[in-house]
Amino acid sequence: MDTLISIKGLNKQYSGKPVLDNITFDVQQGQILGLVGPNGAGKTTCLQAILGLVNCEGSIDVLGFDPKQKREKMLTEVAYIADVAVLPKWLKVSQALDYMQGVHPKFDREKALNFLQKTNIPANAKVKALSKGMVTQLHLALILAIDAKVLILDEPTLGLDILTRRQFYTHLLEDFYNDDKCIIVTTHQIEEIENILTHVAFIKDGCIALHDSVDNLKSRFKLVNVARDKVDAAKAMNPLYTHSMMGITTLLTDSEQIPSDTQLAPEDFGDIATPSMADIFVGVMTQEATA
Ligand SMILES: Nc1ncnc2c1ncn2[C@@H]1O[C@H](COP(=O)(O)OP(=O)(O)OP(=O)(O)O)[C@@H](O)[C@H]1O
Repeated sequence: MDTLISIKGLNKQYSGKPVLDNITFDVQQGQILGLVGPNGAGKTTCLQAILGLVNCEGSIDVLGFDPKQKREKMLTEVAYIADVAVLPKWLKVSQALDYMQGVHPKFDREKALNFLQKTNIPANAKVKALSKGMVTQLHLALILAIDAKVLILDEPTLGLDILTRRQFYTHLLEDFYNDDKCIIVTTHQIEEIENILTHVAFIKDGCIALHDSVDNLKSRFKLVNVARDKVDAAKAMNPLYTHSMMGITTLLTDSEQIPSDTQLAPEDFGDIATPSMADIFVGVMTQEATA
């Protein structure tokens, strides 16, 4: 699989405060990477750097282009959905298609129209008359018609109801995604999209705290339900968090953090379950506080 995005040693400061701190990761063909972090962690700044919209130290390569030097060429193959406010309110749907046809060499109007036919968006409607969900669908129609290799999504479903959010990701998988492409998506709602992600990167205070494939994370981390009399012994496994409810204590363990001299393994303590990405996210984000 080819590497489509390569980021090395990315640093960015605002007013002397580090916002991105030595960010390094690659995204390969076929990957859907969830960039997940709390408010202010640096997600949007990282995406803006990939799009060549902010100056940073370090190197970024997107499809062989440096986004700062070759932004125009890069954007023939890279698409971006920020949030629903980006399309001008006065624009008609048909004018949005005209505009894209005029500026984008790869824009396929038929493809956009075919997608719009599946929605209830009228071609003569103005953006201001569309609901948030409809504007997001219009965005998606424009993106699908470009057939970009790299898609960058910054909280694309913010403010949409759950049905519209699910519909958005279904269309994304069915009408856009294939093994040749990659997607980076930031979200606060990882539990909703974790089943479509192939990889996750957790970002905390501008640093990548964890980056791996979903499959690896599922085998590396375990949720262990521990009986009360074994809780103290189980803490020798250095759990990322310990949560007690109704007499049952649940520990999140990371096989890479279990000390090598620990005699007992998670399976010696009780029932084991595979954590969700949201469980692991909470564990990684709160680890220092509970350590
Ligand atoms: N143009 C700017 N000028 C000054 N500070 C900025 C600017 N843009 C972002 N920041 C700061 O950089 C930090 C990271 O912001 P960023 O928007 O990248 O975070 P985020 O993870 O996307 O947050 P959220 O989830 O709330 O959207 C924040 O502390 C923010 O205040």
